[in-house]
Amino acid sequence: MIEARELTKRYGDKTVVDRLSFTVKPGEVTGFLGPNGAGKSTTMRMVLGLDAPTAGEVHVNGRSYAGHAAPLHEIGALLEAKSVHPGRSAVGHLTALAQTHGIGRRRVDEVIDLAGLGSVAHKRVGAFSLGMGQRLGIAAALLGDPEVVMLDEPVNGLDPEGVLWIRNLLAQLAGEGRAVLLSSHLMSETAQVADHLIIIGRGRLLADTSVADLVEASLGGVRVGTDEAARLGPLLAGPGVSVTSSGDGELQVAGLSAREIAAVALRHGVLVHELTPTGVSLEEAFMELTRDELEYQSAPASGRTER
Ligand SMILES: Nc1ncnc2c1ncn2[C@@H]1O[C@H](COP(=O)(O)OP(=O)(O)OP(=O)(O)O)[C@@H](O)[C@H]1O
Repeated sequence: MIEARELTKRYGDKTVVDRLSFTVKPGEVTGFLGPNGAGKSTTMRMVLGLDAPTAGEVHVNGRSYAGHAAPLHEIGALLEAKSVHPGRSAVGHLTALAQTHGIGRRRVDEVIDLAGLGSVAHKRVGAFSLGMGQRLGIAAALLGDPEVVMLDEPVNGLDPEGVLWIRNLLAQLAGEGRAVLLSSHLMSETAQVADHLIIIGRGRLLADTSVADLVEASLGGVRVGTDEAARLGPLLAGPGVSVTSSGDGELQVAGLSAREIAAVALRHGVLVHELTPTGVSLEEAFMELTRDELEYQSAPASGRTER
């Protein structure tokens, strides 16, 4: 289990992680989502004691990372930056790591098999492809048979077979009762494997929700086609209703049924030529959540009316 309480990191006057509280529970895959620069890697580095929090705290299995005598048995992590000696073989690298914790050679062979690295176990790590490097990183993370597994963007650069392998592995690890935290900036990919989502933007918690709840919340909405979008939009807007102008002569309305929209349009004499119930994709739900929290924002592609 990972428990963050009011976790905060400031660099100079910039707050990169802002009073973040969350729990990563055993038996679940928790997706850690946020746009680039949201503070995911910084948070994960604080979990591992690689960065000190400016305020707040984060515990792994009840105590800080540094408070564990044999941390590899508590949490296995794959962070983006790799620190593997290129001249070493996969076996050599894992054996050296195993020795720091008195882990035997048998476990090294087990994780090599688990990661599908059997055929390249004695090859120089420097000659590994990106996918093989990721597999080696995951083998290293699992070496201590940890209760918590934390992976930063593990599918980055992997081919479809590698992505599927990681998905199955994560589900298996959670099925064994481990707490799994997986960071990504891709909602659709994460939703396929995660049970729970922690979404952050500019270091702040935006959502802490099950995938099922988010799917339910993102259902619904009506696409409205009209030549008088600019007039109809404000007429529809109200408490609990959001109206987005998604293009020329088109509105996306959430919080009103097609029938209610038709009634408003009729009352005000606005001609409507399309009323299509739609569901937003999880990707859209994610973009909606993080829209105001992007560190690098591009110019909006469409206008928006909301009240
Ligand atoms: N050592 C540092 N000194 C100053 N600023 C830093 C430092 N490390 C990270 N930052 C800043 O903190 C912010 C969050 O970075 P972080 O890498 O944690 O985000 P992220 O969510 O992992 O993003 P990405 O998906 O791009 O990896 C960024 O604005 C980054 O520039």
